[in-house]
Amino acid sequence: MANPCEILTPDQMRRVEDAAIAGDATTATALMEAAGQAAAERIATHWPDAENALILCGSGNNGGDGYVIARHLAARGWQVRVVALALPSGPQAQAAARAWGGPVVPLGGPVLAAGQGVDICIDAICGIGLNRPLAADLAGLLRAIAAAGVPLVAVDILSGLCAASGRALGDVELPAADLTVSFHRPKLGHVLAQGGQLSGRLEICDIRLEPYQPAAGACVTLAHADAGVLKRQGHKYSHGHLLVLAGGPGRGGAARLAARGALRVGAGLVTVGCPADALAENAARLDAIMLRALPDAAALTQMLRDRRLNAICLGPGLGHDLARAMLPAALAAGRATVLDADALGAFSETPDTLFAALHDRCVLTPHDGEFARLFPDLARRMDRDRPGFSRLEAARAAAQRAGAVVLLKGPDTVIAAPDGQARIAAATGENAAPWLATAGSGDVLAGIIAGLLARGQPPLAAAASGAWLHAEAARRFGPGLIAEDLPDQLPAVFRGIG
Ligand SMILES: NC(=O)C1=CN([C@@H]2O[C@H](COP(=O)(O)OP(=O)(O)OC[C@H]3O[C@@H](n4cnc5c(N)ncnc54)[C@H](O)[C@@H]3O)[C@@H](O)[C@H]2O)[C@@H](O)CC1
Ligand SMILES: [K+]
Repeated sequence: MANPCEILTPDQMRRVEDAAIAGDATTATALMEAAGQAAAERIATHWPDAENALILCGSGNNGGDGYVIARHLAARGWQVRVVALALPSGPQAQAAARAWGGPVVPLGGPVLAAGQGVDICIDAICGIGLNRPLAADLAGLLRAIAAAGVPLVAVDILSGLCAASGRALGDVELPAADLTVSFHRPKLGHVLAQGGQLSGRLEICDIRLEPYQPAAGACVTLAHADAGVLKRQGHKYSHGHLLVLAGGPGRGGAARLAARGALRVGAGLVTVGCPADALAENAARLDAIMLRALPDAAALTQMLRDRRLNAICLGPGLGHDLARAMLPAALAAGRATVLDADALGAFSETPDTLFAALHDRCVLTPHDGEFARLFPDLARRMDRDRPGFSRLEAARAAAQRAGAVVLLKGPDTVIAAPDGQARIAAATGENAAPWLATAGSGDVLAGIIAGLLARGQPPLAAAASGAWLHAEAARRFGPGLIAEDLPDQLPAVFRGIG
């Protein structure tokens, strides 16, 4: 999938379509024909030896796409069995059903038996118009077909999966599609929550719609690393100087991991600042990274008089007491700052104190637990209003409240800025890294983002590139990964984005 790539909500997709039709650029019938034809081509390309398809058509335009696919596959010589779950309701779907002209059978007992003789099952039950949970018998049918080893192709999006949130509507268990063929742009439901895994391979077909220009505050794209920006060479001072605050004796591992991540993304200089009694321990384990004793907030304020010190990483291994003591001085200096781990945990009881101190060059990197303690109402809404209030919406609301970029970690890491711009670093497809859930991995991520801030990247870009680089490093390393491996994998990642 091309990067950067806009990811649309179902409403935005409808607006694109409406604008194209209103502007006489196309017609609803032409769009459905283009969608169905493109889907049939993809299916035939992926399964060149298949010749027998079962197509499940719903009552809306997703079902209409199904009839168009039926016609194109039949024209290629395939045996096509179309099952109509309900009569087509709209004019385009009705026209597509008429143009198909072949037999249509209603859903019933024989369908399962019919499913046994088919090479491919095509799910055109419903797409972005899903408005109720998929019925249990239909979900069961899809599961049975997938369990029988018949490849499942979802048209636009797997039926039952909410295109806005990537969660299944209701309490139904959906099987994963092998292939999802969608149109114009990916939708949020393909990458958020379960969407990545349930969509299988995602292919986006061009159906000749005009490029969509979302308002700045509505724009969501996939996180990616801007290779041009990252590769620019220069003197080490022109690449910034990052201060990573570390905790007392025995707690420095997290800060050292962060510092190493920062150095590997090209921060010019990295200094670890720690209490005096932790100096010896850190000195024994650091080479390219400088070390300074920072006994208290006054010493920190003094150190930050050096304007070349342009970014701060605050939290990994710091301890709650030290985080509370150092945070005001760190933030008062107005430097680009990553707040992670203890810098978030220390304010679970008093999030407003934290929010009051933040400024617009801050990036917060909570995992779900830290997020729920800082933004309990948003976490409850995510649970209660599922699937309407997605992780993306929660991160956006949090960023607005905090006045800072919020990166909510998870298999679908979402990153939002206070103005509503957002990025998704989905753990699917080309950049999947399920083994990132290893101790210390978050510390490296905080350091990578802080290093990119030191290099002068704006907060949203630093968080998005950092999340991508981190996941890509893990993907390249593969199973067996521990956090220490992540920074050392970064040079190979940079070579790869040449
Ligand atoms: N937006 C676009 O630009 C295009 C849309 N197309 C297709 O049109 C679809 C959207 O069409 P519609 O707005 O008609 O909506 P859908 O066809 O996605 O879904 C709505 C229909 O499905 C039924 N339905 C809703 N939930 C259901 C459930 N749980 N179980 C069974 N039936 C259910 C509804 O009663 C309604 O008839 C897209 O997903 C895509 O496949 C394409 O034809 C081409 C272009
Ligand atoms: K579908």
